[in-house]
Amino acid sequence: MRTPIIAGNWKMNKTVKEALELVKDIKKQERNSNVEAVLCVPFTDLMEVKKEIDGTDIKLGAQNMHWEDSGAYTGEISPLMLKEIDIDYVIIGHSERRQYFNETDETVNKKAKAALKYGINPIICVGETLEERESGKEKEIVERQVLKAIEGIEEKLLKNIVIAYEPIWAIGTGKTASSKDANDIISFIREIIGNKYGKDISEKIRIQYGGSVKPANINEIMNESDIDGALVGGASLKAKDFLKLINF
Ligand SMILES: O=C(CO)COP(=O)(O)O
Repeated sequence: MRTPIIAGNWKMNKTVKEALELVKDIKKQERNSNVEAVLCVPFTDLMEVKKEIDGTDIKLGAQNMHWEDSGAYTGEISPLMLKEIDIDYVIIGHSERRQYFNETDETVNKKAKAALKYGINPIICVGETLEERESGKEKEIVERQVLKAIEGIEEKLLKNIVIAYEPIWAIGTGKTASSKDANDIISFIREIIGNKYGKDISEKIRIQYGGSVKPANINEIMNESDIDGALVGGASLKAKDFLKLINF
């Protein structure tokens, strides 16, 4: 049985003060303890949010990192720095980073390996553009992204990764992939990992759906056979909505 994982990707939102208000609101309410709840917050919020969630079962994540431990990489944050804050997850290869910050399959792979080396679980994002979907290439694209991202990772570590299937055309647009379509791609991802690394591994890896997930569609999404959770943008910025997602 895979534990469902609902992760909020706050993106570039919430000052420290705003972050603490949101986390306090989330903490106040009852949460389904069978669901792993993760907050992926801006770097500047990590330390304070970490203190605020201390003693709860809420997990903490970053939204990006470099793959080197240290060096002349102005403006970057290393896995070593994140490890010291004791975060649990890091989002790698989000489509916004691929689109605006030249993230490639190769850098995604380096970052995923670096995260695992430090015991930080990578949430690896994959997904096709609208154009790719309309030309029927979504499986080809997603297969390439997934296999490249995990290439060369020690097999015993593969179970620690989470994959987020986020069709780009469904992000922040209000358009959701139908839960059947999302499940179809997610089962396909599990199948290609199974073919390459064995069923034992593919059955352990959790695969989320992301793209306009909200309280109104979470149940339908989570009812699908292969979808293990959600990576949520907009709806994770309000305590009330995020709690409804965790308590689906
Ligand atoms: O990009 C996303 C999560 O990483 C999805 O964002 P929205 O939930 O706002 O569509």
